[in-house]
Amino acid sequence: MNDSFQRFSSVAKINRFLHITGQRDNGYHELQTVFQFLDFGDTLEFKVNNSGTINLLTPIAGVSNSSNLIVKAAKLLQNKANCSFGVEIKLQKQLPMGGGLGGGSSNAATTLLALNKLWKLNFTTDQLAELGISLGADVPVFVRGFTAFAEGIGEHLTPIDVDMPWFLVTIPNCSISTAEIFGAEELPRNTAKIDINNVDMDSCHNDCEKLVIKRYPEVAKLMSWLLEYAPSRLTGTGACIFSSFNDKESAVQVQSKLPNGVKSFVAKGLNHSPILAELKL
Ligand SMILES: C[C@@](CO)(OP(=O)(O)O)[C@H](O)COP(=O)(O)OP(=O)(O)OC[C@H]1O[C@@H](n2ccc(N)nc2=O)[C@H](O)[C@@H]1O
Ligand SMILES: Nc1ncnc2c1ncn2[C@@H]1O[C@H](COP(=O)(O)OP(=O)(O)O)[C@@H](O)[C@H]1O
Repeated sequence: MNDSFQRFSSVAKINRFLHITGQRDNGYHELQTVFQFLDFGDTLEFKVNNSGTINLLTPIAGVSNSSNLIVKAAKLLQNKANCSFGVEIKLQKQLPMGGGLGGGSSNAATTLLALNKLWKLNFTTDQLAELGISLGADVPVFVRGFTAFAEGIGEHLTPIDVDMPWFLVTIPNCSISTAEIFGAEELPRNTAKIDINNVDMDSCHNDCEKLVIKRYPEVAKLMSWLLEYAPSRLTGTGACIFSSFNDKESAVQVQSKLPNGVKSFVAKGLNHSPILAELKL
């Protein structure tokens, strides 16, 4: 057993667009979206133990360890495999919570993938993705690690290669609940389905954007500022906005002009999550 901590990345995703094409009887929404990874995110470190305890050494303020998706993912895997190993976990959080960057889902997926390797469980990617969906709709895409066109409630994933712009991601000073946005009566729910072979990012949109802009003045203000400089769109159900640039320098330049107090980062869009390579090491 390796008795030092081993480090794995847990990157962000953006939804390059998010179309809501219907709603199921159980209230869940039918979506079409492209998930793209960014080369920016959290880091998780794992040290396996023999005692069977699962211990997150770096709690997140406002999230109890028992409801932290990292701990939930580790326990789920341990139970499923009837595994006697435990683990000490450290998290370095960089991603805002409730920002539409999928930080919680990404942390859960990294935990499943890393512990599958470190506990030598040999679950297949399909099995881990299946386990992951019980933790959150976005966990499977992070488990699979490829940029994907998603349909259904986000679980039918087809790999797709998309352009890899540089993004300025801005973080409005508010957290938006996914359930709140999906629960809103005025949310559009009937965008026509598009064909995966004919995806034009520019003519796509985010169906949550108008509603979020209406309800959250912080997002409205920032969006209109950013649109003066670059094409900009909401990710997921918000609150973060990504603005696209051809090169890093242009993104950094606009970042340097942001109104005082607006948090942000610059990152490149990827077609594969870095964790795929890390798992092979
Ligand atoms: C729509 C996306 C796009 O990435 O939004 P973001 O959360 O990233 O902003 C996600 O798929 C969200 O996934 P996730 O945040 O894991 O959602 P969950 O916890 O599974 O669901 C939160 C709540 O949102 C609603 N929900 C979620 C997904 C979906 N396709 N239809 C829904 O109606 C349900 O009411 C559910 O109780
Ligand atoms: N490890 C975790 N990282 C982030 N959020 C977590 C984690 N565990 C549980 N959560 C909960 O999940 C919620 C959604 O977080 P996150 O996935 O980062 O947002 P989003 O889906 O909007 O990108 C948070 O508000 C938090 O209460």
